[in-house]
Amino acid sequence: MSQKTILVGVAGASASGKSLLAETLIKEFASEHVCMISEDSYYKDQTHLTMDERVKTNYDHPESMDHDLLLEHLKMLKNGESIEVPEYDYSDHNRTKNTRHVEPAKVIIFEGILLFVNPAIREAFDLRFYMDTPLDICLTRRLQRDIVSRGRDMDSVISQYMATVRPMFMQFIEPSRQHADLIIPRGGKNQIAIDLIKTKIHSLVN
Ligand SMILES: Nc1ncnc2c1ncn2[C@@H]1O[C@H](COP(=O)(O)OP(=O)(O)O)[C@@H](O)[C@H]1O
Ligand SMILES: O=c1ccn([C@@H]2O[C@H](COP(=O)(O)O)[C@@H](O)[C@H]2O)c(=O)[nH]1
Repeated sequence: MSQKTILVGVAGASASGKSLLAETLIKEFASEHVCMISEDSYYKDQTHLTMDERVKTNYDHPESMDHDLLLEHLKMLKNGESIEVPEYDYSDHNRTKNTRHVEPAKVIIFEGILLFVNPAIREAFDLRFYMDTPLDICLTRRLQRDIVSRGRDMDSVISQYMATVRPMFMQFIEPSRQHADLIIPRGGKNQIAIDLIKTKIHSLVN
């Protein structure tokens, strides 16, 4: 593909609405080539650990991510090369054996909690957005989502939140907002923000 791929990064707290914003943008660009990749796909392989050990991993610390592979993939997409994105299973706390083939589309939206922490990764994005959603709303949404879709119970979500999710948000994620081009309040249903982002992406693509 000769056309340049526009790489968009959406960061913010867990359950702040990053995926919803990305999915909404994809729908709005219906006829064009836009796709989404989650940073969660780049959690390190944990096959060598037992399930009891995997449960104890700090999934909100940058060390839990294979950011080297993510950076390599960002560079490959920019060079017009396709990538094989690992598939992640939250219930198993591990990568599966499958990958997703992703072609260098016109626009690729990456969403993830730690995307703006590593300087080389954040600089690879043409546009950077940060979801500014209050933490109590994020926790409520995360409780519902993790129990319904990620094989978790209330006690495990709350104890993980207190032990790692909130402290790592304070240490790494919240400070990374300073690197965003645009801070988005009211989550993934903020239609004015969505319209502004669409206009900017259109101007970069054309
Ligand atoms: N503005 C919103 N209003 C209502 N529910 C929302 C809103 N934004 C996100 N959600 C819901 O909250 C949950 C977490 O949102 P999601 O986009 O998956 O967060 P993230 O990708 O940041 O972890 C999902 O179930 C989603 O549908
Ligand atoms: O095995 C895992 C992997 C990740 N998590 C949690 O997921 C969130 C990040 O995903 P979002 O979609 O942005 O919420 C992160 O806060 C991890 O704590 C997990 O619990 N288990």
